[in-house]
Amino acid sequence: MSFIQIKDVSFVYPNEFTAVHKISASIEKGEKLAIVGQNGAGKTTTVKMMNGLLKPTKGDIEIDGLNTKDYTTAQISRHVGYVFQNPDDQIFHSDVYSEIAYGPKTIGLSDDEISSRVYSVAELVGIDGFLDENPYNLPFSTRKFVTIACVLVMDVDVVILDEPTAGQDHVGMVQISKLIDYLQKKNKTVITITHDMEFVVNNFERVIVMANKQIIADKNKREIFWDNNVIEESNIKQPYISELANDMNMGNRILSIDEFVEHVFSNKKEGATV
Ligand SMILES: Nc1ncnc2c1ncn2[C@@H]1O[C@H](COP(=O)(O)OP(=O)(O)OP(=O)(O)O)[C@@H](O)[C@H]1O
Repeated sequence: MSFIQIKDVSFVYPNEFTAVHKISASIEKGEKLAIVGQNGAGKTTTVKMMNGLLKPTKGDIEIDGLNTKDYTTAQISRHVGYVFQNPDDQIFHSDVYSEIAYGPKTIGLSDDEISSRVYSVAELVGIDGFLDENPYNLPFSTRKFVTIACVLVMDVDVVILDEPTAGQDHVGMVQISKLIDYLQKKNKTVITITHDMEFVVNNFERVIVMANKQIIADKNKREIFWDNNVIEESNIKQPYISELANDMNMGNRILSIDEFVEHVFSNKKEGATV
């Protein structure tokens, strides 16, 4: 049985709006994947159901055999951590240390254990110099790392990142990529919602595409980004280099600059024009 099982799940908000309709997927321990799709496709609703913030209206989600309907959000979130799209929806303490320490305190860890965990995750995400600061005096991009630290400090099995690259500069992007690699090495499952297709290509193999409340594709990134039907139906963008290769009729399912250059040079050797 897979670590996360999403079984024929639908979700209807209290105002009777259906945000997710009959989706199914299986995700393994230690796997990393990206969820993409246009605004309103149902991505955030789906991941909020994975960490128990929302419970499916129909169908079931099981995390390591636990049906989220049978447990409180607090219980599920000990296994699945969700980093909100907007850090300001998550932060409520007046200093970074207390913000990160809050989760471990609620589960009754000792002060020494809490302190050791807080310093270690703060260093990991590069915010150890800001532990005494008010989070709201820090830039948005740094506040996002504060919220990532709040999830990592709980040592959860599954880390869900909602739009982690939004508002990040190149240094922040590199930091997030390194973090994903680190989590994978620790056999954590990493699920990322993103509109940043270059980030997807550089960090993930498996991609789930959502459109109109449903999962319309769940496969390897190369198959996704070179499937015209999926691109059209979901309104996602191909990575820039793939778009260029497409416009130049290269027909080689290119996803990276390296692949593009290799294709151009190998064709030159053979005497072709591209
Ligand atoms: N609390 C709510 N009550 C009613 N409708 C909601 C609520 N939250 C979200 N929705 C609606 O559900 C649909 C799916 O929203 P969701 O946030 O899951 O989409 P998304 O794919 O994550 O979009 P985005 O990329 O903009 O974050 C949207 O039409 C949204 O307006």
